[in-house]
Amino acid sequence: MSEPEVLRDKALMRSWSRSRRCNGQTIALVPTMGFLHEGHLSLIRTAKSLADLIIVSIYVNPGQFSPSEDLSTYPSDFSGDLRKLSAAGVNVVFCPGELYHLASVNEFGGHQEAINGEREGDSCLEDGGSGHETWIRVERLEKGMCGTSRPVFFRGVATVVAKLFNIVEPDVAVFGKKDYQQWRVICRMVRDLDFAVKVIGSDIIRDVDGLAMSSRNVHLSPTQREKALSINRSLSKAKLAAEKGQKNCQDLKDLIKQTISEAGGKIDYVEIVEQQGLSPVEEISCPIVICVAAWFGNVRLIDNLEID
Ligand SMILES: Nc1ncnc2c1ncn2[C@@H]1O[C@H](COP(=O)(O)OP(=O)(O)OP(=O)(O)O)[C@@H](O)[C@H]1O
Ligand SMILES: CC(C)(CO)[C@@H](O)C(=O)[O-]
Ligand code: BAL
Repeated sequence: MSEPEVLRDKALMRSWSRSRRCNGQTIALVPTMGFLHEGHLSLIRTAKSLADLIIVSIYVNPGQFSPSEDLSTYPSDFSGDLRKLSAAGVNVVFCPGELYHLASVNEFGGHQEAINGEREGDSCLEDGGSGHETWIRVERLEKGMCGTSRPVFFRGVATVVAKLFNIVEPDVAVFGKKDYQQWRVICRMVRDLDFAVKVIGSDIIRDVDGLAMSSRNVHLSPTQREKALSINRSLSKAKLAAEKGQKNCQDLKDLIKQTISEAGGKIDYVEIVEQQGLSPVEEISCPIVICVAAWFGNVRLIDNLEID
C-alpha cells in the first residue's frame, strides 16, 4: 500500500483535485478532526465504494467551538492517524495548518481575544479584527438539540465544510450518522446552495460493548465509560418498547432519561424527531430518530437510533 500524500496548502490541494478530475477520476472527501478510530475508517470504506480517489481532511475547526468548550483538549495523534490512513489506502491527507483568514494570528487565531472580550455567540475564531466574518447558517435545522447546547456549532460546521468543498471540489463527501443533526444540516446546505457534491450518511460504528465510537471517548475514565454504556442501552430499550407498541414519545423519552440518569449520566437532551426535517414528534407515525446527548464527567457524548 503506498503512503498517502500529505498536503497542507489550500492551493496545492485544489490543484491536486482539479488535475485528477480533469483525468476523469472521481474524488471522495471524508472530513474529520483526527484522532481516528474505526468509525472514521468505516467512512473511508464507504467512500472507496463511491469514488476512485479518497481524500481525508484532518482539521480541528476553531469556528465550531465556543470559548467555553473543549477545543484546547481535543485529542490528537497525527502519526497514529497517518498509519491508519496509509493502511486504509487513502490517497491524500489534507491537514491545513490554518483554514481561515485571520487578522491577528495567535494560537487559535484570536482565541485569547475571544475569551477576554467574549461576546454572546462567539466562537474560538473571532478576533474582533478584519479576519474571517462570513458564516453559513442553516437556519431551522441548526436550532434545537446540539444547536441549543452548542450555539456556534452548526454555523461553524457548515462554514468549514463549505470551505473544504470549495478547496477540495469532491464529487462525494461522507459523514457519519453518529452526528445525525450535523449530517442533515450539511445535506440541507448542499441542497440549498447548489454544491455539486453528493453527501452520503454512513452508519454508526460501535465498540463491542455498544458504545458509539467517538474521539472524545479517550477522555472517559473506566467508570465513566461503564456508565456511558447506558446511552446505547437506553436507546435499545426505547426501540424495543416502540416495537411492542409504545408510540408515545414523551414516555419513550422518559424511559431513556431514567436509564441514563440512574447510571450516573447527566442528560443534555433526549429528542425524538422525524428523520429529514428533525421536527419533534409526539406519536411515532413516520420514520423517526431518537437523539441523545449526555455528560459523563467532563465528556459530552452523543448517540442516536433510527426507527424506520
Ligand atoms: N462511531 C462512528 N460511526 C460513524 N461515523 C462516525 C463515528 N464517529 C465519528 N464519525 C464521523 O466521523 C466524522 C468525523 O468526526 P470527528 O472527527 O469529529 O470524530 P468523532 O469521533 O465524532 O469525534 P467527537 O469526539 O468530536 O465526537 C463525522 O462525520 C462523524 O460523524
Ligand atoms: C464535519 C467536521 C469535520 C467539521 O469540522 C466535524 O464537525 C466532524 O468531525 O464531525
Ligand atoms: N464530531 C463533531 C465535532 C465536534 O463535536 O465538534
